Formats: sequence, structure tokens, C-alpha cells
Amino acid sequence: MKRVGCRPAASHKKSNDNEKDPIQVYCRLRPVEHTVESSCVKVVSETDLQIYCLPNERGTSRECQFSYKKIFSQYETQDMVFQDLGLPLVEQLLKGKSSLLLAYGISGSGKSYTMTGNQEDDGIVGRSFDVIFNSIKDYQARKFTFKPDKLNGYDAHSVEEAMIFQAKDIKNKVKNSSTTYKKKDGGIDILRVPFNYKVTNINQDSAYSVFISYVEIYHNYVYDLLEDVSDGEIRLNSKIIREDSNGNMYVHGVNEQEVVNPNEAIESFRKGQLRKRTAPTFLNTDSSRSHTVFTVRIVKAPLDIDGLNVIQDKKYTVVSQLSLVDLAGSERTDKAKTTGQRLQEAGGINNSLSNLKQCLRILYENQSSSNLRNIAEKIPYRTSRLTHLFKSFFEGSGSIRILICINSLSKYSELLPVLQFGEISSNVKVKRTTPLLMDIGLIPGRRKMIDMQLANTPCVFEGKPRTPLNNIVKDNSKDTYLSVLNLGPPLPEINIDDMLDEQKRQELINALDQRIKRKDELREVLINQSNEIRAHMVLLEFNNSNSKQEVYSLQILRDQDINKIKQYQNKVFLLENEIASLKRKLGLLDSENKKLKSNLNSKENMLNQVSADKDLLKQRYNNKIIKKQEQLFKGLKDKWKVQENEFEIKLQEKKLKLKHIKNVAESIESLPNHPSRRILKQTLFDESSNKPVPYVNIELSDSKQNEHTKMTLKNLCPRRSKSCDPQECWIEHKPPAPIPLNTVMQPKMKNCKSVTNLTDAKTVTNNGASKYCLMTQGVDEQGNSEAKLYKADIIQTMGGGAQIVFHDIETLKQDSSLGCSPVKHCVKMYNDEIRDHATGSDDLNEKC
Ligand SMILES: Nc1ncnc2c1ncn2[C@@H]1O[C@H](COP(=O)(O)OP(=O)(O)OP(=O)(O)O)[C@@H](O)[C@H]1O
Repeated sequence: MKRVGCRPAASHKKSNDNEKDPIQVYCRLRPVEHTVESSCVKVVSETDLQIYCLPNERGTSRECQFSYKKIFSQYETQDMVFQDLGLPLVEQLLKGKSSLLLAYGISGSGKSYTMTGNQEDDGIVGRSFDVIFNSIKDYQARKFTFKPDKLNGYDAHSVEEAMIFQAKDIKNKVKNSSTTYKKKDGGIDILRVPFNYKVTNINQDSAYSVFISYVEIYHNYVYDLLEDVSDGEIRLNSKIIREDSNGNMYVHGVNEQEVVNPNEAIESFRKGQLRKRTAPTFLNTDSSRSHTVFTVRIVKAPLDIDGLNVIQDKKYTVVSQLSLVDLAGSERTDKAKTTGQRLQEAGGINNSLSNLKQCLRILYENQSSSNLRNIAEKIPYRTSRLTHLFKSFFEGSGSIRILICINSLSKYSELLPVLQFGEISSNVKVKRTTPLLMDIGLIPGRRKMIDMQLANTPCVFEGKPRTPLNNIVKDNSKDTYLSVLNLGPPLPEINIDDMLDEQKRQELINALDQRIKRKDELREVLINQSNEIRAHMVLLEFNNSNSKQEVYSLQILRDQDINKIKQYQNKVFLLENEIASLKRKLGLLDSENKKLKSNLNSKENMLNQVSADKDLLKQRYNNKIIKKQEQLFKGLKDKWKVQENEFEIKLQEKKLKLKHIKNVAESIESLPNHPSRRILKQTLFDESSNKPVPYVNIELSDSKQNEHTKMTLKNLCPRRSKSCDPQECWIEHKPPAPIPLNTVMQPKMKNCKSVTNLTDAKTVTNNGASKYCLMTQGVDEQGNSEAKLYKADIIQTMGGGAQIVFHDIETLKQDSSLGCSPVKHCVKMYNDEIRDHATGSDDLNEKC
């Protein structure tokens, strides 16, 4: 049975069900050659990072803060990054615990640089090998002691078997020396400065081997980067992912190379790197077009009682692995300006990355307390090879760390999803695994013992004495130890022939007895010492657990203090931010205030100007009005004078006429019984047209009349009014009590209806009348009686009513220059009566 990271034991799984650790997320900023002022990234503290977006045209700015386990600023070297990020994983690996490290970020943000580094400055991979081999150097198993069983497990072999495999391998290498990588890749020089660090507290009674595998996931297919290929051969065979008997996922049939020193490991890694698919893109001249997974496995098994061979039972073989994943860039295709094949690759990359995000999101949601239904959503690990391969990690077979790589030159919108991915990941918890402490019932220190024996004996297998471990065996203890190993007196020299000699036989028997006795004594001593050591170890263990307890409580206190400090730092940061934003607001308000004030001043000035203009205009118009008034007044005055003169002249003429008439009358009076005694004078005047009526000279019939009796009468041959048209139907609107005029020229309307009061419109519409005549009676300026006939057409309207349109006025005047006429008297009386009774009645014009 094979175990990865001590996970498979069911009991172990059960005991850790409630113990979970969050995924630890780190962030690294790629340095830029010169300070970029437009950078939107700000490292706030060791664990906090802020990104912000400058105000856009609408004035809105955005900022976000993210907290991670640690932020590596651009000034932190590969060395520092490895110590914080990689070294703890290597330590766990050596203790039998598996880990996964994912580098995530936009293209060109430094993922490959952090993982791989370059010739001068190694990344996590190279430094990890240095630490691994520094630590296991003295406990390394012979090459081929462990061989992969192709089912994600390892078979353990004896030293002899390992030697046979080694010989075969050497033979194969010699045979294929002309077709190895060297020829293809031109050989790789490893010139590097090793990382000098060693993990000390590892189990010395086990033998260790290191295996590496290197695969890439391209277009959702898994390819082996360490597969032996001959010249011109293209890697066509993709590998499949399988689940082993312990539920761990692995790439089936992948080439697992055993490496015995850092240089060999790094050489293989670099060969694999040369096969990795890269291409120049807009963002990176050597951009990874696939996700690469480099896995280091430590296989260990305890030494048997002799301390020479490992126990060849699979259930004692422990496998732990460290998977270093360099994910392809998560950039947007428009930003990377990819086309054609690169675009297709980008599609594949984005699909697998978004599935990774999706898995983490569902994991988080399943774990979060807000999942009230308590129904775990299925996690789509199988959707992409990337997540499928690491399914067991997400389910708790090892710890997970994520490194978010960012480039300070990236935009806010590009950084936000990357940093949000980190934030989601840091909220996901995975089961905690602890290395299984195996007690196989053998006495500890077996390796020490064999090393010391071998120190004095030529090594049969390697042809050179194995040097004891400097830090384990002290010189003085060596003597004591060797003296303990003295098995009694030397055996007497004896030949086969001597066996027949009773004495010599007896001597040998005695010596052997003594040795047996000595051996029993030694065994007793050993048992006693073992018991003592065990008791001592129990005591130490007890002390150790006490100390651990103490350390643990101190750690809790320290963590509490750190948390408090963090809270204070956050508060300070928030307050600083608030102050800054308030200052910004104040500045804005100040500038707005100034703007408003200046606006107000300019408006006031404008207002003053307008009112001054208005006053000026008013003054001008007043002057004009006065001038105009004066002009009008003068004009009116002139007109008045002209009219007065005209009237004066007319008056004079009339007076003259009257005088003539008087003279005529007097002359007629003097004629007795003359039929023309009475002079009828009728003047018809068309007021509406205002045209002078043609004068007709009427000669008096009396032949005797003299020159003075000749007179001019106006329109004595009366024109018949239209009102007399017998075809028309008239409405005659008379005063209620008309004054009898007693004239000869009465208007005659045959077809007419007389009304005295016109209050109802139906009176006009219902009688079929087409003409209307309003008669009024009164006196003129001279006090003569006057009757007026206002004539109008009745026009039927569409709405059923009628419209009265006046178009003519006939005036009938009675001039009674011969004395007071009865009509005039009647009119006066009538008018007085009307005035008395008709209070509030409308005047004629209004009626019209
Ligand atoms: N911390 C650093 N210090 C110095 N140089 C760096 C650092 N990080 C990255 N670079 C340089 O930036 C360039 C791009 O880095 P790298 O290839 O690691 O990016 P990437 O994230 O792996 O890109 P892609 O996803 O496209 O493969 C390389 O030339 C690398 O040397």
C-alpha cells in the first residue's frame, strides 16, 4: 500500500475531519525598471495591498483593498520569497506532508520567474532541490531502491536488487549515449550558486529517494515533458489522469525520474522547460501557453533492523509530493493582442482558469455558513484537467498555497479579477493533514549503528568507507559504543583437523559459551539501556508536550497581539483614508464655493449694467413720449383750428341759406292761397356713404315768382329705400312707443314683422327674415327731431343662430324752422319719459 502525505489511513482522515486550514494566499509584485507614477498598486502593509483607479470623466474613482498572508513587494528577492513561501513547503515535504503551490497572474507578471528563476538567480524549484538534498544527503537510499509501480505507488527493493538495476541502467545509458537529450538540447551547463540550508529534524532511520515528473496541460490535454523522445519526434501522446486506490489523482504513465543530486534534478527540469510550449505575445516575449506542473516526490521507507536495507513492505513506504504549478497567463485576449493559434490557446487557458475559479467558489460556498440548505453543490473538478489533477488536494490530501503575481504596470480593471481570485481562494478551507508517526517496533538509531560499524569496515557495496554523520556521532561516544559492542574473548584459532582434538574443542566451546554469556549480558544491557532510553524519551516527550503547550499558549497570545496590532493598523489606515477623502471633498467644496462667488459677482455686475441700460432707455422713451405728445397736441390743435374754421364757414353758409329760405318764405307768405305756401324741405343725406347727395333744382311752379323765390332742395325726389323691397322679409325693431312723425315719407315694409324688444335670438332666426331694421328716434344738435333707420342683413350661422350685419343708416330729419313743431315737442316729451323709465338701459351703440 502506498501513501501520499500520510493521507490514506482512514482513521487519520476521520480524526482530522473538523480541522481545516484556509488556503494561504501570497502576492508578489513584479519590479518595474523605473518608478511608474500611473501605477494603481499600493502596498499598504506586509499583508495589505490596495489598488485604485483614478477619477474618470464623470469624476468617480474606485479603490479596493485586499489582504493576503504576505505581500512580497518589488524589492523582495527570490531568496526572501523562497524562505517565506517555498521553504515551509519543502520542510513539510521532508516530513511526509504533501503540498500544492499555484502561481496565478496575468501574462508577464513573473509567475515563471518566481517558480524557475534564471541562471543567475534560482527560483523556488532550484532552491527546493538544494534544501531537499542538503537535508537527505546522509539518509539517501541507493538509486533504484524505490521503483515506480505505474499505479502511483513505489516498490521497495533490497540493496542487491538496486545494484542490479543500477548496472542495467548504466548499460542502457552507454548504449543510448548517442541519442540522449544532450544531442537534442546541446547539453546544459549547470552553473549556479546553491541555496545553503538544511532541514535537521528528519527521521534518520529511514531511507529517502527523490523523484520528479514534469507535465504540461495544453488545450486540456496532459503531455509529459520528461518523456524520452528521439530526434524529430513530436510529443503526440497525451496522458490520462487516474485515481489510485487511495483516492489520489495522478497522471497515468508519466515518466518519473529518480534524481540523486540537485544538479541532476535541475538539468531534467530545464530539459522539460525547453519542451514547454511558449510563444511571444504582446505582454511577454516568452509567454507560457500551457499550465505546467512540476512535481517533486520524496519516497521514504524505514530501515530494517540491520540498518542496511529498507523494509520492503509497501505499507511502510511513505510518499509525499510538492507540486509546483506555473499557470498560464490569465490576461484578456484583446489586451494580449493574440490571434490565430495563440487565440485558441488563450481560450483553452481561460476555460481551465475559470473552472479553477469556479471550483474554489463552490468550495467556499459549500463551506460558508450562508449555505443554509446545507446541501453541498457538486464541484466540477472534471471539467478541466487542471482541477481534475488536483482534486485530491482540494479534498484534503495536502496543503495549498497560491501565489498571486501582479505587474505594477497593469490596469485596475486587469488586476481586480486576479486579486479577487486570491481573495476567494483565501476564504476556502482544506482539511489539515498531519504526518503519520510510524512506530514499527524497531529500536531507533539503527542507521547510527551501521554507520559506525561501516566507518571501520571497508564498504562492500560502494568500495569506500561511509563517513559517519558529523552532527550525530561524537568521538567520545564512539568508544563507549564500540566497547559495548565487544562480544567477548577472541575465538581460539582452530582448523578442521583441530576439531578432533578434545582440548581444543573444549577451548572453543568455552569461548563460545563465554561469548553466548557475553551476548546475553549485552542483550540484557541493551534491553536495560533501551528501557532507560525509552523512559528518558517518555520524559522528554512529556517535557516536549509541556513545552509545546506553553509555546502554543504563547503563540495564541502573540497571535492575539498581532491581530490587535493589525486591527489598529487597519483602523489607522481607514482613518487616514477618511481624512484624505474629507480633505479632497473640502478642496472640491472650496473650489466650488469660489466658482459660485465669482459667478454671483459677474451676475450682479450684469444686473447692474442691465438696470443702468434700462434707466437710460426709460429716459430716452420718456423724452420721446413727451416730444410725441407735444407734436400730437400741436397737430390736434391745428386740426381743431382748421375744423373750427370749416365749421364756422359752414355755419355761415347755413345761416346764409336760412336767411334765403326766410326771405323765400316771407315772399311766399305774402302771396295769398298759393299752393306752394308751405315749403317742404327735405334733405336726404346718406350718412353711411358720407357722399354729398346730388342737388336737384326745383323751380317753383308759380310763374310769378321772382328771383328770390328760387331755392335749392336737396334730394327732393326721394330714392326708395331697400327696405321697401317687397321680396325681402324684414324684422322691424321699433321703440316700444314710437313717436308719430306724421311725415310723408314713412318707410313701408310690406313683408315685415315688428318687434319692440329683441331678447330672444329665435325671434330673428325663426321668422325666415333676411333683413333687419332698427329704428330710433331723437333730436339732433340743433334740437330738430330725427329718426334713424339702421339697416342690416340677417345671416344664418352654421350653429343655428343668426348674425346681424349692419350696412346702412337712413336718417330722417324734420327741420321746423318756421316754429315749434308738434313733433319736436312730442320728441322732447318722449325723450324725457324714456330717460325717466329706462334706467340702466344700454345706449344705442351698445344695442348695435
Ligand atoms: N521579480 C522579478 N524580478 C526581475 N525580473 C522579473 C521579475 N518578475 C518577472 N521578471 C521578468 O519579467 C519577464 C516576464 O516574467 P515571466 O515570464 O515570469 O512572466 P509570466 O507571468 O510567467 O508570464 P506568462 O504567463 O506569459 O508565462 C521575464 O523577463 C522576467 O525575467
